[in-house]
Amino acid sequence: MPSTIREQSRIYRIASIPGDGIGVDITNAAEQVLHKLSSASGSTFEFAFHTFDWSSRNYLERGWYMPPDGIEQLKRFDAIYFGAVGWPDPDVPDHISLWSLILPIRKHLSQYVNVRPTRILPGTTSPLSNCPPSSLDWVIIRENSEGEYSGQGGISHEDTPYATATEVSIFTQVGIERIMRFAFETAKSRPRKKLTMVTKSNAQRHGMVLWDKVFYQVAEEYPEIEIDKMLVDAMTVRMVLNPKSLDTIVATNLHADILSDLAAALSGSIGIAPSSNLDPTRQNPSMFEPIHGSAPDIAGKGVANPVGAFWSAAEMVRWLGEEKAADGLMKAVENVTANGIKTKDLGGDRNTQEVTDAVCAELESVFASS
Ligand SMILES: NC(=O)c1ccc[n+]([C@@H]2O[C@H](COP(=O)([O-])OP(=O)(O)OC[C@H]3O[C@@H](n4cnc5c(N)ncnc54)[C@H](O)[C@@H]3O)[C@@H](O)[C@H]2O)c1
Ligand SMILES: O=C(O)[C@H](O)[C@@H](O)C(=O)O
Ligand SMILES: [K+]
Ligand SMILES: [Mn+2]
Repeated sequence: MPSTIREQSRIYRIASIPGDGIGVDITNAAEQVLHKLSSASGSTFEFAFHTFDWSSRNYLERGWYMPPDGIEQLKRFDAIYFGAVGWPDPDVPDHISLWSLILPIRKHLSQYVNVRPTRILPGTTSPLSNCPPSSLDWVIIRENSEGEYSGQGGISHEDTPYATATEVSIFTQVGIERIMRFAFETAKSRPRKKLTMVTKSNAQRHGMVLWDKVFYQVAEEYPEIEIDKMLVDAMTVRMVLNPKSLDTIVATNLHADILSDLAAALSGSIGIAPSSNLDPTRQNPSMFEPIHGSAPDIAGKGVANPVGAFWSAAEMVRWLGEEKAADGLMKAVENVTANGIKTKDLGGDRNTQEVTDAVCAELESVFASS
């Protein structure tokens, strides 16, 4: 092919769902950085964002979050970028917002894995004393489709003194096996080849016992992986007192939700932590979002930390197959934190837009020197 013909740019179609509160600010920041990533890295690929105005504010006005064919619409995209959903009670109860938007997407698009890495970024510190960056480098693999989030149960005698409610957890052989396999593969891809499985099979004697059993079954296929098992209560102690002893962690939907907020705090702030909601079969688009929520206490102030949003964007870029670009984006983010350009939650004094501008400027330098 004559060299004068420019290679056509790959176009990634991204469904963007900013949602509520700081979800809107950080999605906007992530889009700016992704456009910049495309141009700074040589324009071999581009992002075409389509924004869906599915939010609590619109729900209050029109009575719905997603239209009836919302999931079908999302299936047409290469990936989904998500901000946050949830608005302070009593306007919209949290279970309505979660179960009208984020949870149906995770479930109907078969995003049964949620990957939540945690590291201490350059220029930031852990609230733990004696915890250098080398002592905290984890990946939490969260089961993302069943368990405590199965949504089964009900309430009877509602609004009487005899109100009775059930919240049924469901654990299936298929569901456990597939998350365990993903966790072992993740552990295998990391230098330490170490997997810690979290459970509560002392008190919960059916589902959690099956969870343990399947873990040991799958472990037989991975003799090279060093394994251990923790009860979730003791796990919180170990995360705080002996972070270095951990590497890859697998836990149920609820346990990993809680442990990943703790992990984020131990690495400096919930504002830096990313997540990837994956359909590993790639039959459906995967969804990328910071682990934090809509943060009503700081919403509208322009001060939200966008780092978790950028890290999630980098994981999306990696999932789309642009490894080098993903590495470049993380390098730019880490150079910016290393230079002390940080929001208040990380001890800095910059706002969301200032950090975003700094990452965009840093992307130019990272790719100019590569
Ligand atoms: N996946 C999601 O969209 C998701 C995740 C968690 C919570 N939620 C929802 O968000 C709402 C608020 O939940 P919450 O208060 O329990 O959790 P949250 O994560 O929104 O906030 C917890 C605390 O962390 C701070 N924080 C969070 N993100 C930050 C950031 N990027 N920069 C600086 N500080 C940050 C907040 O200011 C707040 O003090 C609720 O409606 C909840 O259901 C949604
Ligand atoms: O899944 C949940 O529990 C919520 O959406 C949120 O807390 C999250 O971690 O994604
Ligand atoms: K989120
Ligand atoms: Mn959470």
